[in-house]
Amino acid sequence: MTLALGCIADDYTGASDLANTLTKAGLRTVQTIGVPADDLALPEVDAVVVSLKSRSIPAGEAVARSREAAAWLNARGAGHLLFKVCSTFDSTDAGNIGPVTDALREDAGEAIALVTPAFPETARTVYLGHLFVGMVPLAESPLKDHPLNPMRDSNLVRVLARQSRAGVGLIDLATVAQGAEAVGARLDALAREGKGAAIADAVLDRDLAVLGAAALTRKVSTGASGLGLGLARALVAAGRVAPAAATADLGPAIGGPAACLAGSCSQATLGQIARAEAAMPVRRLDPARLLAGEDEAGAALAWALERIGDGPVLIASSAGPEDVAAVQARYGRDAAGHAIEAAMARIAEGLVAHGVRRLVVAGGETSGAVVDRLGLPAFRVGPEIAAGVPVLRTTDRDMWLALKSGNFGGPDFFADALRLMP
Ligand SMILES: Nc1ncnc2c1ncn2[C@@H]1O[C@H](COP(=O)(O)OP(=O)(O)OP(=O)(O)O)[C@@H](O)[C@H]1O
Ligand SMILES: O=C(O)[C@@H](O)C(=O)CO
Repeated sequence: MTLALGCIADDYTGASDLANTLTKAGLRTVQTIGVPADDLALPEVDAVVVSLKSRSIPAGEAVARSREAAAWLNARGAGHLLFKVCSTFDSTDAGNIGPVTDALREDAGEAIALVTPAFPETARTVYLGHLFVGMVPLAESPLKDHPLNPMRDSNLVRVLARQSRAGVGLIDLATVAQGAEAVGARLDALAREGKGAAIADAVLDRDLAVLGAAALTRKVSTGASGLGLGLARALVAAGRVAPAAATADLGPAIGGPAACLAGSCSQATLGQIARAEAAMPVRRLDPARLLAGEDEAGAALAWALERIGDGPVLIASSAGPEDVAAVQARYGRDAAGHAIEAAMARIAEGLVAHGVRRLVVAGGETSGAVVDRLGLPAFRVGPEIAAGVPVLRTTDRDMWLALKSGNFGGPDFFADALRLMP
C-alpha cells in the first residue's frame, strides 16, 4: 500500500471527523486505533488516519506516540503527513499542538509547517490569526469553559507560540486570496525569519483549497478537517488520487440492542441529551457518587440492561460549567475526567458483553476510553450523520459506532445516528 496522505489525529472523534471529510472528498480512507499492528489487514486505501489519544497527555508522550505513528505512515510511503488537531485548537500552554508539530516537522527535515484549524463547514474560521467559533471569537465561545483545556485566547499565533520551540508567523487572508504560490512564498519568507510554524487564515472552502495546495508542496502540516479537505482536493487535482465513490457498501445490517454514551460537557451535547429525553430513556451519572467510590458505573449498567431489550438508551455524565467546576474543585480536573472516562468505558464493555452492537459515543476523550476498552483496531467510514461525524463499521467484527466530537451534530443527533446504524 502506498499512501497519498498519512494522518495522525490527536483524538478519536477528531480522527473520524477527518476520515469522513477525506472519504467525502473521494479518498479511500481507513481510521485505525493507535498505530496498527503489522499483521492488521487493511483494505487498499489512499489515506490512513491513525487515531491517538494524545490531546491531553504530557507533551513528551504525545510527541513519542505521534513520531511512532509518523514512522508507520512513512513506511507506507505517505506523501504528506497531516497532524489533525481540533478545529477549536484544544490545547494548553504546555502543548500538545506545538511540540508535536515541531517534532514532526523537524523529523521530516522541513523548516516550517502550515497550521490552520479552520473548518468553515462547522463554522470554524480564522481571520488575522484569530479563531472564530460561529459568530464569536474562540475565547468568547463555550470553549472558554472546556473541562480539560479552557480556551481563553482567540489569537492562535500567540497560543501556538506559547507551546512551540520556534517562532510562529501569520499567513493572512489577503495572501491566501492570491493563491497557493503566494502562500508558499510567505511560508519561505517566514522560515527565513526563523519561524517554525505559520497560522493560516481561512474563511471559505476556496481558501482551504489554496492552503491544501500550498501545504502539499511540503511534507508536514497541522490542522483540522478543513485542511484535510484542502489536501484531498489538491491530491485529486494533481492526479495523485483518482477520486472514489464517497460512500462504500459497509456490509449487511447488524441490528440488536443500541446504546448511547455521553461524556462531553459541550453546549451542543448538553442540548442533544436534553432532546434525547423525548426519544429514549436517559440515565444521568452522578460524578460526585462515582468519585466518592460508589459503584455508579455498575448501577448505570444494570439500569441500561433492564431497558435495552425495548429500545436504545442513553447514559450521560455531561453537566454544565458550574457543576463541572464544582466536581473539579473537589477532586481535581484530571482525576475527575479520568474517573468518569473509566466509568464510561466500563459501561460500554458491559453493554457490548450483553449484545450491544450499535454504539454512539459523544466526546473525544470519552470515545477514546470506550474504544480502547473495547479493543477495536480500525474502522471503515460510512455515511455522514452530521458535519464531521460519520457512521463507522469495525473492520474486525460486526459493530456500528459513531464517535461524536463534543460540539458537533444537530439537536437530534443521537436519534439521527441510530437511524443510520441498521
Ligand atoms: N460531570 C462532569 N464533571 C467533570 N468532568 C466531566 C463530567 N462529565 C464528563 N467529564 C469529563 O470531561 C471530559 C470531556 O471531554 P471529551 O473529550 O469527552 O468531550 P469534549 O471535549 O466535549 O469532546 P471533543 O474532544 O470531541 O470536542 C472528559 O474527561 C470527561 O470524563
Ligand atoms: O476538529 C474538530 O472540531 C473535531 O474533529 C475534534 O477534534 C473535536 O474533538
